[in-house]
Amino acid sequence: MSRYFDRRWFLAIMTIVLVAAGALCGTWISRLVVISSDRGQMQIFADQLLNRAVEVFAEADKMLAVVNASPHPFCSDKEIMFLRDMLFGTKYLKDMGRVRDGFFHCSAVFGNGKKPMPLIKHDLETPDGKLIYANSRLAISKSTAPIIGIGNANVVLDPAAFETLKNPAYTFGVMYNPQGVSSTVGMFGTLDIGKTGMELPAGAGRIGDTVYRNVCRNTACVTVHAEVGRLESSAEPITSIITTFGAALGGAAAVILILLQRNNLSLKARLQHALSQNRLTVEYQPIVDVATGRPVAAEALVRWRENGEWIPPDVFIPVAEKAGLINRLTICVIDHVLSDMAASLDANPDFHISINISAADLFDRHFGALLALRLKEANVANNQIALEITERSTANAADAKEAIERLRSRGHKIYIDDFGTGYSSLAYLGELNVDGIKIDKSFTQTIGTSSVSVSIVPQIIDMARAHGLAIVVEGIETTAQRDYFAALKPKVDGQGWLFGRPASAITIKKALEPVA
Ligand SMILES: Nc1nc2c(ncn2[C@@H]2O[C@H](COP(=O)(O)O[C@H]3[C@@H](O)[C@H](n4cnc5c(=O)[nH]c(N)nc54)O[C@@H]3COP(=O)(O)O)[C@@H](O)[C@H]2O)c(=O)[nH]1
Repeated sequence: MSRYFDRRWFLAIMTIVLVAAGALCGTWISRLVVISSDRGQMQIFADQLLNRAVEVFAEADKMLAVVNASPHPFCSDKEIMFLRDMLFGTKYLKDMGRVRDGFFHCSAVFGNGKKPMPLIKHDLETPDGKLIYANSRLAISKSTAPIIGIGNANVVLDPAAFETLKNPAYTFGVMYNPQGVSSTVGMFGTLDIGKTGMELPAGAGRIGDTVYRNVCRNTACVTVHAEVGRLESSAEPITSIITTFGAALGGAAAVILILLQRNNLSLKARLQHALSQNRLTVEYQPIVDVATGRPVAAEALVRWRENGEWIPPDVFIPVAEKAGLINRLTICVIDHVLSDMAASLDANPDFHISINISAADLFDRHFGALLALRLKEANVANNQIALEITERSTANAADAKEAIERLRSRGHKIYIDDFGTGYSSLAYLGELNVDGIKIDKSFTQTIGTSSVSVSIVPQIIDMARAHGLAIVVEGIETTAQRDYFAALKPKVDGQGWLFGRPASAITIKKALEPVA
């Protein structure tokens, strides 16, 4: 994908996608935030309604008892006066009346009618004989109101009992819910909940585009609803801010990606430039017979210094591999090695230089011939240049085996570098027919520690020998590590800071000079 990063259309599409994704995430998050923060408000509102409902129904119950216990003759003038007195002291009642044998006879507001009126059908009768009317047309006016009756009394509840609590963000219903009755009677509210039978899933929740909260206490139940769309539009400023923030984050992610990629691209361009100007150099790290300390080889390690800054191979080698520059880089290293070391190699025929090659070199059919040509021109024997490949390069066994064979047939020894950090087994490497392994420094560093993997090192060494593989131990830094490997028979070779850090060709050449 990185090759698309220098195309404008790709950058534009990627930026648009990231900005849109950020905006969508922002909108989604803001909606969740709005709904969950509203839950608290909704709970407060539901509790206010429930407290009021409990008060209203308790007052109705109290006054029904008072009317039924009236000390005056039924519907006498004295009783009407008594009812009016009582009504005046109530908060949520509009009338209190007297009923008998299915007829309404008189009330505080209506007075004493000449002719009793038949009672309409109630919506619910409770086990204790209470008759509940959800919203009855009143005999005394054209308006409607909830009515509760028991014995020879009934009370008309104020339809505006919840008016002062109304909140435009919510719709609600208040229901009468006597004990022992499964059905409720909807008596107040802005919600169309029907007269009876409203089912109340407990607590709070969401059904489709509606969020709700249901609460009950004593004989009262309340349901509060809010439309999600309405909540969202009421929280529009916050939603816009979070959406914009999400889009900005998406945009920032796009910018960061582009900058990172540009940085990589510029590293690629700089490396290309350094290669064309032959500004890469090579250092050599000795590989010694651990038992004697005698140098038997050296590893060539590429170096790149630019504007006073060393850029580590770990950083630019992957860039070179991705950008298709690695073959040029390897040839550049080979040229340095030959110009630095040809004479020393000629003078020390048992000494060799190890060069790191990448998968692209290994599988390049012309690489072996190109290397041979350069070695011939420099008068260096092929067997004095060993090649190090990584386990990763050998993932495709058939191709790797063929490529390794091509190079070995020209006289080069092949080593598996950083052995143990990949997934290949020694049996697999035996099949590949490599000459040796370089045990990764992470294993070496377990020697002399209590780490459990210390036990793996002798196993690796035993198995490598069983497969006829030469062994180089990397990363020997301490005398304890050296002593451990020096004691092994047959001998192993080693490399590490204890024997010498990577240094200029002069240093390694000096080490090869015969001791006077
Ligand atoms: N394809 C190519 N890869 C190359 C080339 N030159 C180097 N490399 C690879 O880059 C990786 C990093 O190399 P470098 O930073 O040079 O590090 C090497 C040594 O400095 C380091 N080392 C050696 N001894 C010790 C030690 O005792 N302790 C310790 N902590 N580090 C030590 O190890 C690196 C050499 O490792 P290896 O190659 O595995 O033997 C590295 O993977 C190089 O392979 C190149 O020209 N081409």
